[in-house]
Amino acid sequence: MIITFIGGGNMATAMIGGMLAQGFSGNEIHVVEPDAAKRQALTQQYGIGTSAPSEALPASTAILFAVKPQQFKAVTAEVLPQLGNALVISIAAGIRIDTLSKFLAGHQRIIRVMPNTPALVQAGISGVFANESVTAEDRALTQRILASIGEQVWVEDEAQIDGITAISGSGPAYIFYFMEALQAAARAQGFAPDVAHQLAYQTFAGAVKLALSSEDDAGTLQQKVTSKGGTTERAIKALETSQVRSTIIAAASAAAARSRELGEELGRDIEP
Ligand SMILES: NC(=O)C1=CN([C@@H]2O[C@H](COP(=O)(O)OP(=O)(O)OC[C@H]3O[C@@H](n4cnc5c(N)ncnc54)[C@H](O)[C@@H]3O)[C@@H](O)[C@H]2O)C=CC1
Ligand SMILES: O=C(O)[C@@H]1CCC=N1
Repeated sequence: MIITFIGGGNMATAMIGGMLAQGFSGNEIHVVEPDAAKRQALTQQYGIGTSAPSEALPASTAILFAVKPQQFKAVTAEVLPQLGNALVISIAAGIRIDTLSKFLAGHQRIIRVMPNTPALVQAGISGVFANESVTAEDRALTQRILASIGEQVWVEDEAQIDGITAISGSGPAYIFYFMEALQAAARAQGFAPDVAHQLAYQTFAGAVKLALSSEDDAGTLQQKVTSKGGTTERAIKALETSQVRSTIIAAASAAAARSRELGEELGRDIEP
């Protein structure tokens, strides 16, 4: 069995790192990537086969598209002559299965996945939608790939992938944004960069570990930190005054809207 990644960028690398750590072998994974430096890094770090887009693909059980949505039209045209009846898995934001199928001359065996970068440390979560043309084996292979990089949520309605993209696909960036801001706050309190980093990161790690192991929900845990008339209360009030909570909800909504918009843009891009 060979799973061929088309595109060896950030998300592909995260998935490959997780897959190799969880039982896939190097000779089951191949990457097509135009950037020679990235090809070399993938081979050196993971011992997997790589090739440039102009070269022949290995006979592949599944072809996993991991290029930017804007690159899809050109990339699918390159891959199409060698696609055969392989299972196609796409991780691209926004691109709907019907659009992908049209780019691939009516190919039907397609599964859409929205992973996230914590896949690299097997702590990812992926949303998955499969159309009716995929086989039980296709689903099982996809489940195995995704199980190797974290958790998975299968949806019955493809439109829900836009919501998953907005929450868990883009979500790590929101968390890193908050971590960076907390670090900046520590710097503003006069701490050296290394101490600011330690304070912010360990606070995140500790809070997440507590939340995952606690029977209390996040709201209750927040209240348990917040003493009446104390320091946290003052900070939460400042967050509420700046409408941070509703801004987070609006930010995710903007991401979902962009996912739908990408779908529309790419859908219009198909030759009549
Ligand atoms: N980065 C993330 O957190 C997530 C990304 N995604 C999706 O994954 C896809 C890839 O995103 P990233 O990895 O972040 O982008 P990236 O830019 O890091 O990777 C894309 C790779 O495709 C390569 N490429 C360009 N032309 C090619 C061709 N003709 N043949 C083969 N490879 C080619 C590029 O050189 C690059 O290495 C996107 O569609 C994105 O929506 C999905 C979930 C999360
Ligand atoms: O920003 C993006 O478009 C991709 C999809 C989800 C995370 N990164």
